[in-house]
Amino acid sequence: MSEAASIRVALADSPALLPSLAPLLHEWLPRQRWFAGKGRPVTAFSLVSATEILPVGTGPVTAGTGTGLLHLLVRVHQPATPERSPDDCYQLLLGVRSVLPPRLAPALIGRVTEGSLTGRTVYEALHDPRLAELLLERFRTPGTLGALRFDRSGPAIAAGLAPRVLDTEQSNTSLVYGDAYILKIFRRIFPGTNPDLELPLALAREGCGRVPAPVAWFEAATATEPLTLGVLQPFLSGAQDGWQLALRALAEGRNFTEEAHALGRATAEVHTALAAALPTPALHRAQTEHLAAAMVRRLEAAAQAVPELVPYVPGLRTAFDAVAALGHRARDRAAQRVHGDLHLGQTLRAADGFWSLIDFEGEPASPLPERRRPQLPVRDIAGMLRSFDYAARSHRPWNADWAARCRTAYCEGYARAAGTDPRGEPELLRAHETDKAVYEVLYEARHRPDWLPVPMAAIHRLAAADD
Ligand SMILES: Nc1ncnc2c1ncn2[C@@H]1O[C@H](COP(=O)(O)OP(=O)(O)O)[C@@H](O)[C@H]1O
Ligand SMILES: O=P(O)(O)O[C@H]1O[C@H](CO)[C@@H](O[C@H]2O[C@H](CO)[C@@H](O)[C@H](O)[C@H]2O)[C@H](O)[C@H]1O
Repeated sequence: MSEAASIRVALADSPALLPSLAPLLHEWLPRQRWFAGKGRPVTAFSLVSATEILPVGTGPVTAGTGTGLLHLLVRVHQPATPERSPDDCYQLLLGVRSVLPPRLAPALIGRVTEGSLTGRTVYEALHDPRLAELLLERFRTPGTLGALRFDRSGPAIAAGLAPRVLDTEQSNTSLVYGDAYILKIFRRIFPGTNPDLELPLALAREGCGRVPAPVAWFEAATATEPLTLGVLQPFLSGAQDGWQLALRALAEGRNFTEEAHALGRATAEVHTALAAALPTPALHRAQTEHLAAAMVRRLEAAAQAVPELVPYVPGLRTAFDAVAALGHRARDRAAQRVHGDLHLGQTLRAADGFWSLIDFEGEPASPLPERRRPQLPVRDIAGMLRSFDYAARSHRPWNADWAARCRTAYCEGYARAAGTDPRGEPELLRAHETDKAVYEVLYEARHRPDWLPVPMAAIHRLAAADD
């Protein structure tokens, strides 16, 4: 991240900070769910930016030393691997106190024994309601603070809302304020605008109501492009996510076809709005071949990382070869911005049955420029079809027909709203489903090894489906 060097370091004695914090971060960071570098040693930390949102104070700890809030962007150095960069940048919000009250004990990171913060206790600030409220206050009054820039759009943000940290499995950390707003704090920070801000803003401009519109956000200023750090959106109170609803339907022996149809429609509406709001470059024949070649590369990299994939590589390749062959005889297609990691867990159904899509960040492991590249909409459709399969596979006994019925209903719902049936180009659909299943194998091997059999079952089927 070369441009990171140009971020202003906003804290006067920040060079002294790292020696204080590094020993604590060594212990704490690799244990966080959102830490993407698991399994590789951390060799060093370097500070990208440091901003005191509330002064932390330095020097001897006295009885009156209060609470500080420190915003850090920290680069974590690790040995490179073929598919991973050596150093990722993470966002940390640290509370600093001389004494941690017992109610905040679960948020403890550690007690500082060296450097400028010696004697102070450092903890996860987002779990401290007072500090979380302070963060919301920054959004209410936009402006610049050190390296940080706060912005908002639309009506005034309500004050005095009680914060709580969401305790779901997440790639980031989200806070809910009084059931009115949800603030997503991105953890792994990439150069450039995060699509989870860019796309919902574009959809809001286009009048698409399928995605909660950002009401505020904050970024780190750099000499080139801003780094998106967090987005505040309306909280869809009482909404239930599609994954939980699908699992419940399976457990109760119910079909999910009505929901799948409505989800197909919602996906099509979002695609139509994204195509209207942002560029739709033609995907020429040569680029179709590049698309197939990129899928082959991803397959090969995944097979290197997950040996279970190796026997399936020749079978899976036939799906990508079919797309490359399509390049010679098929028409040009329009690429466009898409969700990029669509699955049932990224959908929310309100009490009145209205479906929304969330989390436009794309696949968390891919570099940002790749995630922001226009793609074929079938990519999202394939993601959702894989998700029906995941739901059916994670239920005993496996109910293949349930997933097949969802698949039909979803494609029909999509076709009804978009005017194009994704099943009309089976080579593209199969290749994108295969590519997604390969991604899932890698994802599960890294994050949830117990789940690996779920995408591997799909790999087995897709490798044999030589159509
Ligand atoms: N606008 C919203 N209203 C209600 N719940 C939401 C909203 N946005 C996200 N959530 C909940 O927060 C969880 C995490 O959000 P998500 O954007 O998927 O985070 P991550 O990218 O960290 O995985 C979701 O599974 C969903 O249940
Ligand atoms: O929601 P995230 O952006 O963090 O997405 C990642 O994690 C997902 C799992 O939480 C993962 O999704 C896979 O598992 C889901 C069931 O838990 C299933 O519905 C999806 O179809 C499957 O891909 C996603 O791939 C990953 O990027």
